[in-house]
Amino acid sequence: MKANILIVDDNKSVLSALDILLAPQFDHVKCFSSPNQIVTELRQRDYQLVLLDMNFKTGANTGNEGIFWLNEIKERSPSTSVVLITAYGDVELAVKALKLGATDFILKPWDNAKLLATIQSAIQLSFSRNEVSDLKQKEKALKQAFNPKDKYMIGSSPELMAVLKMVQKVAKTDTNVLITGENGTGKELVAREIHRLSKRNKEMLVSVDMGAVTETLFESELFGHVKGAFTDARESRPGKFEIAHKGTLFLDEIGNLSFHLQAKLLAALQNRQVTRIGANQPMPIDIRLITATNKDLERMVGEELFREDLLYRINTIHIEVPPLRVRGNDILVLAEFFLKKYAHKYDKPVPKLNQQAQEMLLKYQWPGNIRELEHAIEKAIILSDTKVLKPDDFYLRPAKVGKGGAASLKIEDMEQKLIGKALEAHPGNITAAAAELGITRQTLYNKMKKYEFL
Ligand SMILES: Nc1ncnc2c1ncn2[C@@H]1O[C@H](COP(=O)(O)OP(=O)(O)OP(=O)(O)O)[C@@H](O)[C@H]1O
Repeated sequence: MKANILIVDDNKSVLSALDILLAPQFDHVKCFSSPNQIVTELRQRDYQLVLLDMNFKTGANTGNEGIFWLNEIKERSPSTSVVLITAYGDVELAVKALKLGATDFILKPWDNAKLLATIQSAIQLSFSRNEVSDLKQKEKALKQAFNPKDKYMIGSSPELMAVLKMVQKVAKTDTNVLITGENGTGKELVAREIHRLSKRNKEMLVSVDMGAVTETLFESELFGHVKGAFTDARESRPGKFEIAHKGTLFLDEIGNLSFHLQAKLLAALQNRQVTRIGANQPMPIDIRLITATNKDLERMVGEELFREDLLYRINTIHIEVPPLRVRGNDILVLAEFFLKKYAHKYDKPVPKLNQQAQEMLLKYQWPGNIRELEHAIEKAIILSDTKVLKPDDFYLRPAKVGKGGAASLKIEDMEQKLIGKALEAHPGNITAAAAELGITRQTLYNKMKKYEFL
């Protein structure tokens, strides 16, 4: 049977009798005559069962030491079953131990067939506990996946319709999809829509923000770990790949992944299997991969910042989500939607937009796209108490209103846009923004005055 058993008893003849009986039948049987080694051993391996003596000191029969070690085991490894060995058959002690989490009790001298049956069911119980713990992890991820962000895409512009048509086509297939577009354009929503319309929709879409995964946590987060693989790994945990098995894995901000980690990701995608840290068995993984980025990955490949082989693996289908400023009337449709949403949230009547406010929203460049529009509307609802919203009720940076209307290509407009982006990327840090733009602080100040950022 595939199981790891730890036997702890200070009576050497008991140890060797149990070893002779169990070693041929189970994967790994380890014997210790002192309980002091239990903690170290539990850190190193996943044990399904500990057979534990109740009385370690000669002559002691209170069972207190056994109870102490039972607690230690349960605290460190909740899924491990503990079966206690005692020569005294003390019922009260047995009840106490069972209440504290022992799975069963055996009396010395034992009957081999009965002992084996007890051991097998204790091991089964441990496996089920582990399954439950894995399911709980899945459930947690599921709850996160079904957050309020899970809603349909609003808008009717030809630009958005083209995206949705593409979404419908690729959703039926299992191909990898790369979604690009500026921040806040709805890339994650597109990913969710593909999953929702796919045959994998009974399973989960598991989303990972690659920009937020640290170098050290990358492997554990994506591939999982077994107990004891590193300090703090008190329980075995599945990685996002495993949780997404049979469903969709959405890797957001893929362009932020370091070159070194890109190789690890590529290996998992190529082999279609992952190995939890500390485990020796790889697990086959069946996922549809969707990635997203606001970066130009082709350019990054040219600059040797992104692996070409990884790009070819992830971009079988490429969907570009257009910025809000080119989606025309969608701006007003979305504005209406957010007006209703936030009026409801803040318990206010739904206001209307007057003509000038509508024109202003249509002309604005929306560098933060739909996310920025949503925040602008929420702020207007919170701060105003009128039934009709005017331009003054919105707190948009005037410098960002495109003089030439949407998608202007005038050099001045582009410069103004770049400055806006740099300031947004480095809030409150003019030096960093100037460095990113490749100009001096003073030049940046002058330009900020010119474009009314100050
Ligand atoms: N068409 C749409 N209809 C309704 N809400 C939308 C639409 N597109 C985007 N949103 C909303 O705008 C916000 C930003 O969308 P999302 O997170 O999908 O953008 P993103 O492109 O993935 O952003 P980032 O690049 O910053 O991760 C979300 O709150 C989302 O629900």
